[in-house]
Amino acid sequence: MKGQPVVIKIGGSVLDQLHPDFFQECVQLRQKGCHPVVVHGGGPSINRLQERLGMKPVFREGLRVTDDDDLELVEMVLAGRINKHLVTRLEQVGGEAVGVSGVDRNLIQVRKKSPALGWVGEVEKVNLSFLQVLIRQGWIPVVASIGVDRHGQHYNINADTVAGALARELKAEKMILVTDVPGIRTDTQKTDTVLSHVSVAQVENMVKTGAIHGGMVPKVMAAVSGLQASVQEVVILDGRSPGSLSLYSNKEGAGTRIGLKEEEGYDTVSYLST
Ligand SMILES: Nc1ncnc2c1ncn2[C@@H]1O[C@H](COP(=O)(O)OP(=O)(O)O)[C@@H](O)[C@H]1O
Ligand SMILES: CC(=O)N[C@@H](CCC(=O)OP(=O)(O)O)C(=O)O
Repeated sequence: MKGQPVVIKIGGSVLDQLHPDFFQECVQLRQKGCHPVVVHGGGPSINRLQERLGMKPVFREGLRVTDDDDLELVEMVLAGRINKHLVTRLEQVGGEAVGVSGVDRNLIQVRKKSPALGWVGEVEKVNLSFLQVLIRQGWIPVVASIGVDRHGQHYNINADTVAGALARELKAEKMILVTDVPGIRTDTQKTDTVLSHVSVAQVENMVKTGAIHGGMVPKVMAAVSGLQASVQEVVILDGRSPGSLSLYSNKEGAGTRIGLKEEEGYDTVSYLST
């Protein structure tokens, strides 16, 4: 396949606040010879719907405890409303987008992660050839983080985890995690302490000390698992900023880059304007 696949994960936190040029920049990656593969979350929208229906979102270690009723909402929100919204936004700027969930063509095959979490899946296998068919057509796959097991049961999967799994399978060199903060902060109480580069060892340490917590944990875990395979660089960046996607490749200040080796990581704190 000509051109490098680039996995771009759009977090639910930023979906309503994406910069107006974001989708155009996604499509422009195609013109630069890359193949964007979009994965999306939607945690806050699921929370809102649960609350409207009098249900209480429950999380364990950052993952939503998902019973039958929760799964129904998760699928409606992720594979329905949000997936189709993103397809429309890409189509409006000339991207030929195809929305799928991990259930379509058994794209993401899973097993149950743990009984305590209910219908939360752990990725076992990815139907790479299906994804490649879409990419070869020049289409932009937009993937909702729902998986399926061998018995046909559907599961909820963390979207960062799905992005990591697809990046590994596609042998992508780059994975971009788009969220609502400018990158990894050394101190989440302060807004001006964003790391420009960080190594795997450093992020692992920050998770241990609690400097990285909540929704940032699955992101850095997905980054580490991608980097241990083919991925050479993971960038966590702010989807609210102008030019976030087009700037990431060559500009300081466009988010936090996570690199595998110590020598590729720097402990410099850059005081980015936020
Ligand atoms: N060290 C950190 N640096 C930046 N953000 C952090 C850090 N630790 C925790 N966070 C939190 O992680 C959040 C991003 O995760 P999440 O809300 O799940 O986003 P998304 O929906 O984009 O996946 C940030 O808004 C922030 O509150
Ligand atoms: C198992 C699990 O927790 N799944 C997530 C899937 C959506 C997601 O990951 O959304 P964000 O990217 O906005 O966090 C959830 O139910 O919220």
